[in-house]
Amino acid sequence: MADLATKYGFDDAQKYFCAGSIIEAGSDTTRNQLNLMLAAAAKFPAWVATAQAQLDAVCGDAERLPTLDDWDQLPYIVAVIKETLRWRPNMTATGTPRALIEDDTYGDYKFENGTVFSYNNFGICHNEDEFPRNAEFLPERFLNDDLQDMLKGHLGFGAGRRICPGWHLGTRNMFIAFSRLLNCFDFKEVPGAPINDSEIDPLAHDHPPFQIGIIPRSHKHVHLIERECAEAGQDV
Ligand code: HEM
Repeated sequence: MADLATKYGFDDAQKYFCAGSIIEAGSDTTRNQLNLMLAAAAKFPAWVATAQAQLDAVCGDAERLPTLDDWDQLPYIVAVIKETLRWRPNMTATGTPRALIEDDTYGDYKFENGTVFSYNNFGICHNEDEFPRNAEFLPERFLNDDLQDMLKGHLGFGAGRRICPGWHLGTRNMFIAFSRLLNCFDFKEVPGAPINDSEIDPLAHDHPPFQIGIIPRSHKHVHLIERECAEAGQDV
């Protein structure tokens, strides 16, 4: 990025803006998508058991954590990523707006330069004809020939020329976080505090967006976590 800044003659403010944009665009989005996956795990535990069966087949009974090298062996986790992006598109329910830079027409309609367009992101991703039982979290719906096309079947990374340029990194970040959490923990709603998955605030920074019970799957998983943390040089 430093090379590009030099090439295009950016001043300091422009450099900071670019660096800040990448940090902001790449961190909060992933954090929020992770929250949504956890909410789905607590509310629809059936799919979690399927994910854990596949994780156990690949990583053994708490023998190791999944890594990026396991991507091809964990298609269900890839489907979970896509279903998370479909079920609750975290950026905007009404898509990312675009403005015309010149007058345009569509059929008999005429639009002036500056007209703003957007799309019904939530409505498209919850179209019952395309996504039966659309309100439910069903990763199975993505276990098809397009599974590895991470941009197909949802609009979680936006659309068109300005689609998220960080989608490749974003999906890999989600793969590591999702697969490791699902490998080690079960998730439950807290009695008396049901998760309202229609109103999970993506901008909640000063308080948890919902309450959730996170329970290690077994003593072996606790030992695995402790071992991994020790290896990473951290205290648990
Ligand atoms: C779960 C992860 C992520 C999600 C859900 C996500 C989602 C989005 C969405 C919906 C947009 C708007 C696209 C549009 O206008 O059509 C966007 C833009 C952007 N994203 Fe991401 N993103 C993620 C991760 C990342 C990462 C890891 C990076 C970089 C390290 C990144 C960098 C950007 C940038 C720079 C833009 C602005 C692009 C532009 O306006 O031309 N994103 N992202």
